[in-house]
Amino acid sequence: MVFFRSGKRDAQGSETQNNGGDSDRAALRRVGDQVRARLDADPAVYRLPVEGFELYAVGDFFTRTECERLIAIVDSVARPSETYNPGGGRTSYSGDVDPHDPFIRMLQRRIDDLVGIDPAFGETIQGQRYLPGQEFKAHFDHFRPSDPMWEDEIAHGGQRSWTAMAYLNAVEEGGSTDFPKVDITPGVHVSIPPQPGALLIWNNMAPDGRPNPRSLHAGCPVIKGVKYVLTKWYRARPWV
Ligand SMILES: O=C(O)CCC(=O)C(=O)O
Ligand SMILES: [Fe+2]
Repeated sequence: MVFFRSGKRDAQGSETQNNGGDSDRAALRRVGDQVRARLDADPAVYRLPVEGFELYAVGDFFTRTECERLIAIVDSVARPSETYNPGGGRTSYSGDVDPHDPFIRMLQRRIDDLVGIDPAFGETIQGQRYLPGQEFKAHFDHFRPSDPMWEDEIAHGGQRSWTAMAYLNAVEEGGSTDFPKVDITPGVHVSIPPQPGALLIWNNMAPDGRPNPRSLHAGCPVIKGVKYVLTKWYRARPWV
């Protein structure tokens, strides 16, 4: 798993280090319930009709102008992901956007507002750019005890709950986001092609607050064109 942060943390928090993240379960269940209720009640939000996984979409969440501006920002922050996570399955370029930029703050507020999660629980938005041949292999956004950073992450905001991900452009060929363990019709898994300005929102936890194995997903290789996305992850507790 790959993760980046801006420098808003220190080395404390050891009292939560050895609980394996189990103490987050109630909070993860609660945030699951809250966000589900909010999104279900929002007529602009579409829930994909799939079993055992909470996956929502909003078309045109960002305007064309916002997408263009965001693409320029991603170009300015993107660095090879492999530098930070050798062999980790992510060959795109990525980086944190400036959380203090007023334009980013405005967009961040809009995402926080849509999902209804306390902004303090949200990580800094991350931008990614995929060139032909680049991909983000099947992975979980949530942490697992086998991750080298598990103890540290659990001490600094805990487990990841929801993911919000926006496409900033259309890709000529390839680059879909696939959920190989979630069928849209029997035997056919969910595969979402990039659609400029569209936002996807999914819960990495099951309704009981435990990691959902069906949240496995991949950014498929771009074949032709360039793919730009933004990702925002939310934690069980304030991200510090
Ligand atoms: O690029 C995609 O389609 C998926 C990105 C992703 O999974 C992530 O940023 O965690
Ligand atoms: Fe992901």
